[in-house]
Amino acid sequence: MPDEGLGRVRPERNEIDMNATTPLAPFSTLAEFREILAAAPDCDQAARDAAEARNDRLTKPPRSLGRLDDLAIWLSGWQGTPKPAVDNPQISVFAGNHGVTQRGVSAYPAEVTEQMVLNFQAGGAAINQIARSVGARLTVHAIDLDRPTADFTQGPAMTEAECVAALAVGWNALLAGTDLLVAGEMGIGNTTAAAAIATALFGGEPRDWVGRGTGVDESGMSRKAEAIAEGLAANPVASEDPLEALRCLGGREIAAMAGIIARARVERVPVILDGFICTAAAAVLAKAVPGAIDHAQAGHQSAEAAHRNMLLRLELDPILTLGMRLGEASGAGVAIGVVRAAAACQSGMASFAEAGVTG
Ligand SMILES: Cc1cc2ncn([C@H]3O[C@H](COP(=O)(O)O)[C@@H](O)[C@H]3O)c2cc1C
Ligand SMILES: O=C(O)c1cccnc1
Repeated sequence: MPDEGLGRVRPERNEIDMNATTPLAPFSTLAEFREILAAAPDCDQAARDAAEARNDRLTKPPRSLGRLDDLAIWLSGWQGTPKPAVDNPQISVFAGNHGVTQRGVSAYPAEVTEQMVLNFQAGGAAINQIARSVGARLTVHAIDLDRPTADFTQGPAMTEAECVAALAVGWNALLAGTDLLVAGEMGIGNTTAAAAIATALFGGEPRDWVGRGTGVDESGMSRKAEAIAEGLAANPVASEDPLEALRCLGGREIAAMAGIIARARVERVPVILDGFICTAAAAVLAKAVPGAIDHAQAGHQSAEAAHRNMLLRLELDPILTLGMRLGEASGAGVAIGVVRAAAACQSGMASFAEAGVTG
């Protein structure tokens, strides 16, 4: 990874795709995408069983590493080995623009999305520093930033072709050799899109799912809830089909996160989810296909108010709770260090027999 000597690490230039065109993918409709996801193999149960047996023999009271033991066994199942490793973690950040920003739903203007992509490129964002600190390869994918999605209060945010193209950007972004994947996002207005998806998937009132995002005040919260109510009324199909919720209410970066998380499921690559928007992308998959996010752990619980509720609905237990509310894959990026420690203990510790310790 190039280092500018300023303590900054930027992604390789050719990994910043400022104007992605439709890449090839094995699906050309949402129905085909769902079928491929539904056919994904489960984890390697034999490797998981072997990992549990190995874990019980390591020089510690049984399960005394708590969540680390759980993470190690989970990793083992998806990596297909009782000795898992986090040698080659990948962080991919997807960026998209949202038509719903014209409803005054963010504390920042839409042009910040592209400006932040340039900041990622220059190595100046939080995620650049976090990726470096955990030794992760960072890729950034700006998806049609000059073509915001349609304002979902007026009709579907995306056509099926647009949604499929964004899914394909994510699908094709998984790098060979990645042993742990983190997906994240940049898109001004996307806490409103994610809250709209959550309302469609889980029900309840828009108010239950909106939060302050980049820091809107009470009237901003009301504008978010109103936009979501109008979006649900304008897109009735969104409440009936999870992938339609993604298409009608989501955005390109949310679809791309869903695409790479799905690809990881098919390739049996373990995933750490980031905050509110990333979890909404995962929720679409979980609702579309049972078991679709069995390969994923929640990296953290965001300070975005409704994230806790979304994690509860998905039966996900966050690894960290640090009061973060940034996105960009930042919370999940930090959690890579925890997951790596879990893998190191599972794979590197001596057994009672090896160490001559009385068990
Ligand atoms: C400078 C800046 C950097 C960011 N990095 C992530 N986000 C986060 O904030 C946005 C969502 O919040 P909302 O729905 O309120 O617009 C997303 O881009 C998300 O990634 C940022 C936001 C800003 C302003
Ligand atoms: O939870 C997140 O990831 C989040 C929260 C607020 C703004 N952007 C991202």
